[in-house]
Amino acid sequence: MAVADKTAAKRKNKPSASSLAKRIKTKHVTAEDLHWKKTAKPREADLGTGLEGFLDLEEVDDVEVVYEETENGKVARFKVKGTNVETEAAAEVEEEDADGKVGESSEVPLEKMDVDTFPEPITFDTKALLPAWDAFQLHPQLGRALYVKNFTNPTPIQAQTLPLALKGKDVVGVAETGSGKTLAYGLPILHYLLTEAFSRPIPSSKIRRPVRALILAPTRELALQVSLHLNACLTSFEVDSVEKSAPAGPENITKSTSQDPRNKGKGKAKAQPPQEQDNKPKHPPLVSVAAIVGGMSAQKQRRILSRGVDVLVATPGRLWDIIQEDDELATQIENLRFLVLDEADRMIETGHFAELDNILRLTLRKSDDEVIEPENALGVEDGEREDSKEGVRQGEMQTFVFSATLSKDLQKNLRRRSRGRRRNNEKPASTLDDLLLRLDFRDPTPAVVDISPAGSVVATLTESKIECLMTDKDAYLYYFLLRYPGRTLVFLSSIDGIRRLLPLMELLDIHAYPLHSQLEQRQRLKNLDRFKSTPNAVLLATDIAARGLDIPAVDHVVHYQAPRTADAYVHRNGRTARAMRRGFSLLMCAPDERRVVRALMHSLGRQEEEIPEMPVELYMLDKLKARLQLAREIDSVQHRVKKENHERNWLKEAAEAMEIELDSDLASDDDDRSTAPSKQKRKALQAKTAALKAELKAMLAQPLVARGVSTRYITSGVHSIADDLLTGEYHENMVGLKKVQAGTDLVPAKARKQRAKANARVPKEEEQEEWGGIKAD
Ligand SMILES: Nc1ncnc2c1ncn2[C@@H]1O[C@H](COP(=O)(O)OP(=O)(O)OP(=O)(O)O)[C@@H](O)[C@H]1O
Repeated sequence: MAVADKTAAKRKNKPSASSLAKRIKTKHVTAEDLHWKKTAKPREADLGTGLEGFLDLEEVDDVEVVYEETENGKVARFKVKGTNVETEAAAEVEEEDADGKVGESSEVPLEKMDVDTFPEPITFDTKALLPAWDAFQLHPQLGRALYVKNFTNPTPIQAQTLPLALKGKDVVGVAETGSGKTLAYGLPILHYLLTEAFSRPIPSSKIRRPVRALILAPTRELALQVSLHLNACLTSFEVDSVEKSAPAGPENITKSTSQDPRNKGKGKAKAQPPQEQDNKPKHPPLVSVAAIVGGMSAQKQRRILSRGVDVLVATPGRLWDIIQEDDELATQIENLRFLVLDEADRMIETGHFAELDNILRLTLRKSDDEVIEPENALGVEDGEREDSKEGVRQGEMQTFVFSATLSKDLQKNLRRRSRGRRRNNEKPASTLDDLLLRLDFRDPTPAVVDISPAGSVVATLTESKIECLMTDKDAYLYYFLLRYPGRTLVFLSSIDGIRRLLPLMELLDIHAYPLHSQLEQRQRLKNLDRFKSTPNAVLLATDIAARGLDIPAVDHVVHYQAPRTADAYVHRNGRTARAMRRGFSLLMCAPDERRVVRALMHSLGRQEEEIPEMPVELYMLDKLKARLQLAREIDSVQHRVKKENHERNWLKEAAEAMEIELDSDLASDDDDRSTAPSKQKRKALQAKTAALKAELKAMLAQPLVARGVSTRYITSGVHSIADDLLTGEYHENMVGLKKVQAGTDLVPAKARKQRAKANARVPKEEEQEEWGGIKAD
């Protein structure tokens, strides 16, 4: 629960009077000791029920909440039906924080339990069902998860890094966006932890298990996504829900999970949510993954950590805040088994470098005795050393660094450096260089796997551009959104830009949602969810959405403003064309952005001219400009009304606070005589807004018809609509233009130039002929 009042915990089985009578022992436990488990957010959660924007929701079974007045204030007692004895849990209702969450109690924890119970093994026939994964010998649970997800083959980065990581090497992985890097580092970690967990007794929920793997990600959304992604690999495996020791085969796997895409619509038995499958004693998950990010309540964080997290996914800022107050966590970070930097190059840009650096310091080896000097470490040329030969020593920390963009120079430096501690005379070439040199790779020769494509262009991505004036960008964007409907992610370089564009989009009936750092975390997640679930929506985002976000089926990426760096261009584009899907990107380039675009293309080893132009029907564009003009006017009037109201309210509040009387014309809405001028003004503005809105509504209702197209006689005109209707290419938004996917009608830059040249030549020749003709006469 994120965390709605714990006292609102769902109660399923109220203990009966007879069962209470059977109670043989009473234990006092904290709310933290209850077996909270994740539950789906109700559909109505987004409909003003007060649950909007919750990160997640948890419930607890078999608990009755009873309030009692005591001399220390109001106390909630949680009556719990335990596994072997019935217990009564009591937790004081501490002061609720601003979000209505209950604070922590300091009751005595339950004793350990089930120390002698080993988890029953899981089986999966990888050889038969997932032959392409068999060579890696992953834990059967992971085989199940991959099978359920239908990931029949490893992606290239997974195929290349898994053998290295599984044999204990440190890995720096560079591969294109959307190529499955999360599992490339996630699978080796989960494999290790699962293998370990299945070879020891089930741990007690009351022991705080140490964090074994730390994954650092630059943004909250990315951290939450990574945590979800890895958790999905463990979903069907929690001791309660997995069909243990069942013979491997599709039937067994599909029964034990509700997420199998192959299940959909194939019968009730296969779609059981795991938590409803049985009532066996509840154990903590054998391997747990959790995210800790900014915007999350401190109480929730503490609860996550106190339960025991094996894989902690975190943003550096929030993690450092917690570490400073939690010595136990600091010690755990010093003894990690895995450290991952996802999107390392981005982390040093976000202003969290200091926190990141502090965290990394904890992961350094403590004494020089622990450092084994590699033979001939310095001066080794690339390729001379075989990466696969070395690795970390048994139990030592393995480090994985992944990104779609790590410069070749940096990779070279990494290969060449001795490792671990920076040498005195060693000067980092960049901040990222600096960061990587601070990492204490235990492996004397970290493996560098770079399979990023030339120019960093993903094969399934179609790029395009529009050269236009800055002032025309709104119109071109509007044109694009109507011309090529779909899920479009628009990147702007400033929050102000998003704030300006959003009301215009709304007035023009476009479903647009904002995403930027000044929104509350719950609003950010809510907007992301809405964008994900609306097929024809627009997300107006700053570069916080540029890295790592895996939003299914983003059809288009639009660079409303040119990105400032080549990396930003690559990562923004990477939000589409993921996992071998098609994608399209449009770069809007104003004259004063040409220089930046040229430079960023150059640093990608490409020419600006390589990017083809997107064709635009100028006749349509003009019509859209008229709509936009009206929308802007409405927005400006609305803005004036808002501003007036705001100023008025502010004055009133300030006067009240200072206990002074305002001038009579500002004082009251009720006094008709004194407030007449401002009231009249407000009324006039409101009337103007209404009239303009009516005008815009009428305009939007008018179909946009291409030049030379007749809507009255659909078989006539330059372009026959009837043909489009017959071929299925009829465009509902722009009648007379063919309905095609973005990118299928691009004008290659060279062809465009040649055409422009030819066009430029033709009139000249005609003029000459004419001239010559006259001469000849
Ligand atoms: N072996 C696989 N087969 C099919 N799909 C996969 C496989 N591995 C991962 N995927 C899917 O590919 C998508 C992209 O994966 P992921 O987010 O890990 O990419 P990434 O390389 O980290 O991208 P970015 O650089 O943008 O962060 C995800 O939806 C993931 O579920």
